Parts: sequence; structure tokens; C-alpha cells
Amino acid sequence: MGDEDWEAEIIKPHVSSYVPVFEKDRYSSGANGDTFNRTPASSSEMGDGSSRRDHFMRRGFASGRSLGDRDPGESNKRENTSTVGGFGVGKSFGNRGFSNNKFEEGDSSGFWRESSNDCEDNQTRNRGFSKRGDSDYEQDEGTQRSGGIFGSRRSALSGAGNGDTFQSRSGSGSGRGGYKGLNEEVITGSGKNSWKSEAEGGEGGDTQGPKVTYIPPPPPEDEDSIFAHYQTGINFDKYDTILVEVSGHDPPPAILTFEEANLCQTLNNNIAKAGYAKLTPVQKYSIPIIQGGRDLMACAQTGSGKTAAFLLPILAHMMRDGITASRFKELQEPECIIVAPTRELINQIYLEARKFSFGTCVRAVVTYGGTQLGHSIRQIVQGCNILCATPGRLMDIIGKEKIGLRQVKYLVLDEADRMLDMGFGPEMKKLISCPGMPSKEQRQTLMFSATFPEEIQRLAGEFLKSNYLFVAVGQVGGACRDVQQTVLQVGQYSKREKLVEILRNIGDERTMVFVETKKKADFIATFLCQEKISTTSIHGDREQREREQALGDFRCGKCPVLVATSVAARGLDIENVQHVINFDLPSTIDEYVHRIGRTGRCGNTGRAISFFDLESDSLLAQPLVKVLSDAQQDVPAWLEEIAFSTYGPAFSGGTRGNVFASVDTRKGKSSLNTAGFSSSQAPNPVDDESWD
Ligand SMILES: Nc1ncnc2c1ncn2[C@@H]1O[C@H](COP(=O)(O)OP(=O)(O)OP(=O)(O)O)[C@@H](O)[C@H]1O
Repeated sequence: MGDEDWEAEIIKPHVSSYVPVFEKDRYSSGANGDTFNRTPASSSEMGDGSSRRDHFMRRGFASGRSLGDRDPGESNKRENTSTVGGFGVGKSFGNRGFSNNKFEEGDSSGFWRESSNDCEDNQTRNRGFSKRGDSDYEQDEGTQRSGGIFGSRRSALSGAGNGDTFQSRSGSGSGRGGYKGLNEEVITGSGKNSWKSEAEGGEGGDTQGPKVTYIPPPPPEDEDSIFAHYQTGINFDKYDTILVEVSGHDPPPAILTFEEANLCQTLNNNIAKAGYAKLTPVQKYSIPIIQGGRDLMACAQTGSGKTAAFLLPILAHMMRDGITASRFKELQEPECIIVAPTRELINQIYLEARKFSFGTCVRAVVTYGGTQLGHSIRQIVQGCNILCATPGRLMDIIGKEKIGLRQVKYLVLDEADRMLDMGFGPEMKKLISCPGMPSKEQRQTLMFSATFPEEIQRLAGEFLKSNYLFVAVGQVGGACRDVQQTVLQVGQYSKREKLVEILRNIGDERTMVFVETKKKADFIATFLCQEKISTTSIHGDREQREREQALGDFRCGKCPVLVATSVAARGLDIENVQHVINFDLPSTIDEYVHRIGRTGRCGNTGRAISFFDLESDSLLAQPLVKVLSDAQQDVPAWLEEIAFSTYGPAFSGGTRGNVFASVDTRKGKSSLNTAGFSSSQAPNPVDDESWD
């Protein structure tokens, strides 16, 4: 396929001309001699890449960028009224033939202003200290403020289309939060329509921006839905063999059973109804630590039950201390605040909190960007013991004096390394210095993630008491061993063919396909729909309603393929995701670990296939080899060769590979105990002081 066909092809109703025969067995260890690399598509792509680039450069594209980096939006620039213009921005792809979709011509100049800011690829290039503004995490509300904590800044906006039309939008930031114009229709998640005035419930009266009117549908209230869960997998019991290391002074012993946790009867009932019969390692260690009132930084592999590891002991404490039943108050003072980096994740955590607090007087509330602030406030004022929030929205609500912080006893940062990096770190610092927020000595701070880069661990000291405990289940930052990882050498121009080939082989099994940019997510999703593969997409430029619809369609299997950006990389727990495909590799190894962790959860097995592009991914080779070998996966010889020939970040201290921490950064004094667990000595208090 010539590069000029790149965008034209998307409106052609036929399948790409060359689809190599799928050979399952050749997935693994795709050495240089990998079958896939010998395909005509691959070789042509590798061979004529430079001439293509020249061609594009002559045409004024891709300046300074490899052609492979060119996202579909760029082709759109050439034909600003082409159908490519609004891919999916405002559209669910699920189960729809391309021809069924209407497209509207957009303001191409606005669109292109947007595009220049649309570099998710920039985001992860800076990983570890990624700059929030570039990322596809939640950028709404407080985090986009220009003036102080509670000021607001939004990008220029165009009206968004109705839900049934593809539409190019100028000012992509507008996409976040699902802007509708003044006095426009409120589309509630339940499908009911009503009209709201601007004054009634926008995203904050003091903002210069538009109002967000989306009201998410209330989650089902029936017990069966609340306790719906999927089965643990065949490897669940193998969790017990993972080494656990606890460092810090005087850790309490781990518990082995739920009974030992001494939880109240209601909690025990809820645990049983949730189908939990046995503790996972992170739960065995974290529950007594949290019950003992200690601060905690816990690192455990993806899908191994970190959410319950913090929710259960917090709820147990609340029950023990006798929580005041929720009642209506204009200012609510929750005992617990939980923050997470994405809207879908915080909603999932909320649902878990609601499940475990079922039948108690503890009331959990969720609030996140892209939804009507007024709606959130109405939920909050009815009573709030546990507030689950994305950071920007949390700061908004605090600024509106609907949430007071004086009663906060527990502050939980899920995906804590993400919450503390350059993107969210400043927001988190503002949170802990908000008026009323108890000092770290007065509250309990809990941090959880599957990855914890050393520099982030150091930053975390500001939030934690100096005697916090560090729990590492397995290797900090290691990939889940239940995920079979395969790395294939695939160049930019072969990726789509390869993707289709793999997906056709996979059939209806649920698959997440990760790409680096929002535009590319739309492009690939549309492309797959053309190929008659039911696909939907999720990324930060989609309206919240669309994001939730996409996730719903994927969860229920209506669309077995979800094309996603990094916004879906962390935390999402979706039943039956059997495959993750890294169409584009992320720029950091931590991101890779989180992405592939969407499969192989809770003892179930999964597969991850990653397309490794020699032109753009070689800096990831070293950490990738390490992650693969640590997880006892086959390492392709060609990848090893690249890793050893690349003077990469593992040696240079650069950020892309960001080789993960293997230990609690405070120590160097850990000693394995005879039981196979390890418990390090107490850190020297002087050392603690020095990095506190
Ligand atoms: N003890 C248990 N028994 C059975 N199922 C469990 C147990 N603990 C957790 N689960 C289930 O395992 C799944 C994964 O849990 P969870 O989402 O908390 O993982 P996680 O460690 O936070 O993953 P990630 O790092 O991706 O955020 C969930 O469906 C959860 O309900």
C-alpha cells in the first residue's frame, strides 16, 4: 500500500490486498527469521520506508518525524473535509458498518490546532515524569487550570455533534468532558433527555469554559449486579508461591485467611458474596498493616487484588470506629479519599467500595471529570464517607466547599506512581496542603501500584510517615507471569495487516489493542470496522458518555475489540480479556507492564502480543528483555541483540526504558527470612529524615 493510500484506504470497503496466512505457532520468539518479517508487506515497508518519508517530506508532512509516527490525523490535514476528519470523536464504532455512519465536515483549522496538541506519543516519551499536559489521562477540571488551584482554563471549543454523527471538533480539549453548548440537551446515561440551563449544572461557575452536562447512569442496585464477579483462574493458587518482601520498621505479621482479619460479619458476608474465598498475597500483607494504622506503599502485580487490599481494612476500621450514618449536609467530610488517574478506574474502585460496604451505613460516592459537576455535588451532599475521585474533579469539589478534609483519616493513591509523577504530582501536593487536610502524621496514607520507579518512591516520602512500610509482592514493576508475552518485529506499514490477521485468528475473544495516539485509536478502530471486526475505542478525546458506552460494549462482548490509548492501560478490570495487542509499544516499560496486565488477571491466563518497530522502539529493547526474562518468557534472539547493542536508558539513566525499581528505595538492608519471605531491617531514622 502506498502511503498516499493511508487515509484513502479507510473509506474503501475492501480488505487490504495482502493478508498473510496466520501461523499461530510462529508468534513466539520472532527472531530475525520470524515469518512475519519475511512477508512481502513487511519487507516492502522496511525497504522503502525512506523513500516514503522523502515523499511525505516533499509534501510537507512528517517534518522531523518518522513516517511511522505520522498519525491518521495528519493525512486528514490534507483533506480537511475528508471522512477521516472526525474519526470517532463523538462516535462509538461498535457493531456498525462504516457506511452507516454519517460524517460531518469540521473546522479543519481548529481540528489541526487540536492535532498539534494531540501527541499522546509525547506523553509516554517522558515517562516516569511524564508531563501531564501531553497525556491522555484526565485533564479536565482542576488540572487544566491556569490560575491557581481552582481557576479554570479550557481550550477553545466548538459545539459537539449529537451522539449519532461523526464530527470534527476544534479544540480537542473540549472533547474531554463532553462539551455541549449553552442550554443544550442533557443526555443522561439512562437515556432520558432533559434541558438544563448553563447555570444549572455546568462544570463550575467560575470556569471560562463550557458546561459538562453528562450524567452517568446510576449503577444497578440489585444485589446480583453489585456482587457480580468473574472466576479466579487456574493460577490463582500459584500466587502463594510469589516471594513477598516487607521493608520498614516492625511490620505486623501477615494473615493467612480472611478470618484472621477479624472483620465484622457484614464485611465477611460481602466478601463471601463477592466470591473471595482466599486472600491474595498483597491482601495477606496489606490488610494487617493497614489495620495496624501504618502507612503503606504496596507494589504487586497487575490483577492481584490490590483494590480489596486497601478497601477491606479501611471499611473494617470505619465499622469498628462506628461511622456516623450519612446524612444530607452541604459540606460533607469524608473519612476516606481515594484518588486514581482515570475516570473509568475511579468508577471501578467506587463500585468495589459500594460492594464491600453493602448493608453497612458507610456511603461511598464517586466523582470524576466529564460528568456534570452539579450531579456529583447532588450525590455528595446526600452523605459521603468514602469519596472516590479523579484529581481534577476532587480539587473542583473542594474548591466549591462541598467537601471538607478535616475528617480525612485515610488517603489512598491508587496507581500511586502515576499519581505522583509530573502529571498528577503537583495536584496531589495541592491536595495534601489544602486547608483542613490532616498532616501526614494525622492521617493514614496508602499507595498502591504494580510499578514504582525509584524516583517516584522518593517523592512519595513527602506524603507518607517516615516509618511507612513497603510491601513488594514479587519483583517491583514486574509483569504478571500469567500473561504469555510475545514480541514480533513489525514495521509501521505492516502493522495493520498483522493486526487484522491476528484478530481474525482470535475470533470473538476479547482483545484490547493499544495505540499511542488518540487519532490513531480512532483510525484503527474505524479501519477494523471496515474489516468487519466489531470494534470500539476509548481515549481522552471521546466524550465521557462515549467512553462509558465503549467500555460497556466491550465488557458485554458486543464489541470484542477495544482500541485504546494509555487512558485504559491502568487498573481496568474487565472480565475475559484474553488478549492485549500493543499495536504501538508504549515508550516506557512500566506502561507496558500495566497494559499487558489488562489480561491474565486474578489467576486467569492471557496473551499479549507486541509489535516492535525497529525504527521507533529500540530504546525499549533492554527493559523489555528484562521484563520478559523476569517473567520467564521467551526472549527473541533479535530483541536480545538489539538490547545489547543499544546504549539505552538502563545505562544512560534516560527515561524511556525506565528500568524499574527492584526494591524499596530506602533500603539496601533487606534480608530474606527463612520462610521465603523477606523482611528488611528498620530503615535508619536519620536516613528517613533526610528524604522525608
Ligand atoms: N481474594 C480474592 N479472591 C477472588 N477474587 C479476587 C480476590 N481479590 C481480588 N479479586 C478479584 O481480582 C480482580 C483483580 O483485582 P484488582 O482489580 O483489585 O487488581 P489490581 O491488583 O488492583 O490490578 P491492577 O494493578 O491492574 O490495578 C478483581 O476482579 C477482583 O474482584
